[in-house]
Amino acid sequence: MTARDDHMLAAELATEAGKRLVELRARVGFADEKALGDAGDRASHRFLTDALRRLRPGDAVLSEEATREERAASRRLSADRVWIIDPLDGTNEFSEPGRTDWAVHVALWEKGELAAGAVALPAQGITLTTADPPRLPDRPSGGRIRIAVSRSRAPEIAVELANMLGAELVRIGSAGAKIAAVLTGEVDAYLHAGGQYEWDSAAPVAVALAAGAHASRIDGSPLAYNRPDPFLPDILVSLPGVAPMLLAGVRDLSRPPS
Ligand SMILES: Nc1ncnc2c1ncn2[C@@H]1O[C@H](COP(=O)(O)O)[C@@H](OP(=O)(O)O)[C@H]1O
Ligand SMILES: [Mg+2]
Repeated sequence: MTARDDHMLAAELATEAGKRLVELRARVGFADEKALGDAGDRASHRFLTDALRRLRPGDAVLSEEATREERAASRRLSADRVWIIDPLDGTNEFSEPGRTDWAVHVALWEKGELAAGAVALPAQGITLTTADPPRLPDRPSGGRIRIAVSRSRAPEIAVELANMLGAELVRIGSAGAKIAAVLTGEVDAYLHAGGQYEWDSAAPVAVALAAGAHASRIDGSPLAYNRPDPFLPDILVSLPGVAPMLLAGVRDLSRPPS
């Protein structure tokens, strides 16, 4: 098994899971949005975990859709290789007709680092992958900074930062779709705070780092994966040129009033 195989496998699994989700969405329809989202989460989790069990039987898996007991399982905590997957990121957007901001995340964590990853955006027909990291766009200097935030829970710190920097907030669903929007140049940054889990960011962060983008906690410290508690509440991903300004802004806003 070569490293190259892991990059390709992540991309192939994310793309195939995404195709199946597109078919399921067309077949089930939007009459009951909750039922559609649940069916998508379940079917994609089943497909990805079955495939990984077959193709990488020695590796552990951490999935959003696993049970609490499975997620806490000590097997992944003593394993050298753990696949961290979000079978359907942006379940709410998947369940809304016409929306394309939902994703499938497949990442491989190996001995403390993200080693491979892929983010499929099935309704946009693209898969971003560490097998062939995207070329980052050149950011024109001086333009207004665009920061992607959650559609439903834009964090207060992002609103304050945008006010401070005169930046524009762009509401997009799914962490994977927002990080993809950074890598394709639709926005300059993605900022989230207030709650999230490792599976929401592992795969898109693997691709972002491979492409040369900035990815960290919002205090600038590194993002760490496969910890006993997979809660990873805040994140900043950006084009490298704007990261120092955004981190300095967050630092200023987080300082207790003197
Ligand atoms: N405060 C919070 N607590 C837990 N998860 C959160 C969260 N805010 C966002 N997320 C998760 O992050 C992903 C992107 O959210 P958003 O589109 O609002 O930015 C979603 O993943 P899922 O769709 O996989 O559940 C969502 O559940
Ligand atoms: Mg998610």
